Amino acid sequence: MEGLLWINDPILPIDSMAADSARRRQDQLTKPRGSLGRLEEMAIKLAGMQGASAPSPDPVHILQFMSDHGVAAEGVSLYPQEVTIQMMRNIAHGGAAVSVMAEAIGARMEIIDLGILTDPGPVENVRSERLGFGTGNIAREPAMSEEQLVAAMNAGRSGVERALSNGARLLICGEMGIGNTTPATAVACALLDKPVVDMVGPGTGLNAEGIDRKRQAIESALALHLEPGRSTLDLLARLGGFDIVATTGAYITAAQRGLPILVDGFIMSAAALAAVRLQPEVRNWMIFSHTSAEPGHRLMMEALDADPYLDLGMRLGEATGGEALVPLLRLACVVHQRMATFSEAGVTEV
Ligand SMILES: O=C(O)c1ccc[n+]([C@@H]2O[C@H](COP(=O)([O-])O)[C@@H](O)[C@H]2O)c1
Ligand SMILES: Cc1cc2nc[nH]c2cc1C
Repeated sequence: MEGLLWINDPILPIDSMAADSARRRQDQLTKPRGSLGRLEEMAIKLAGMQGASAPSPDPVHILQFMSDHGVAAEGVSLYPQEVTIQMMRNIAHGGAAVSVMAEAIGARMEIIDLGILTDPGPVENVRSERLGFGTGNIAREPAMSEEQLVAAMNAGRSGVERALSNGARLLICGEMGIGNTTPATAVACALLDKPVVDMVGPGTGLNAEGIDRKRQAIESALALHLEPGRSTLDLLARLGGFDIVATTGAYITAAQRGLPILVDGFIMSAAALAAVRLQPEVRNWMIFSHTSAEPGHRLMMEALDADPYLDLGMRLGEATGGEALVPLLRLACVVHQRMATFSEAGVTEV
């Protein structure tokens, strides 16, 4: 697709020498081998991705994508669509979970309006890259045009480029947009060839009746848009959202530029599936923060061969799962760097 030729540019390899040397160092530190469990793995993974003997998640950069989803008209969310713009202001003013956590962990966050329902005009701390007034209702029409798809992918790409120019060493993409668990579920079902009943869930808190309505909307979307031979990009344009598509572009770009990716919850994992489908080696650049309480997330993780670090019953989105893992990544890296080795400390090694 013209304007997206960069998707096929090579993905950087992981520095396996740096990862091997980090693994050897872990085995020389004053602890029974493997006893720090997956904290060891975190440091080794980051060392391989960063090609560094002193890996670090810092600076952490969050791209927070805001958008609306036409399929909300099918009654697929517990909350009304106006919550998206209200939460955008809340995030920008520092009152949302993502904002409080970003401040607490010292992460830089860029909030990007990709096309919420109403144009809010200039909002302090929000970058406007509006691609429309929400997407089309996927149960009845494609989510977006080819032009919008290209622009959304490129918005993700340029977000990563800005992150890199600010010195980012870890990327977290987040989202907020009422209704977006529906396109995320639709994209996952299409890419994984899973029945909707296995993937659909309550999102913001639907009851059984609401989940059934959501299942029907997704089944209508799949019946309308799923045809043999459709490309991943075509499926994204038909079933996705501006947030999911921008994140797909961001993930591929990060892997091309060597920037480690911390994948957040359900919606961001749908983007991860799409990015890995388009460029399988992007998977090497991904760390998975947590298992979302949205039930279908486990199927997505299985398909990505991912074993997320946290399982806290989180289902907020907004990059908050990624943020929650950052302190542990920091601890893992500090331990890796500062612990004494057996020989340094004069401790008997076996
Ligand atoms: O990322 C997740 O794991 C997650 C799971 C359920 C809901 N959400 C958030 O809730 C909103 C979507 O839920 P819904 O029910 O409106 O589709 C959206 O703003 C997401 O950030 C996020
Ligand atoms: C209040 C609220 C905040 C959110 N943040 C992400 N999704 C959300 C959905 C709602 C309803």
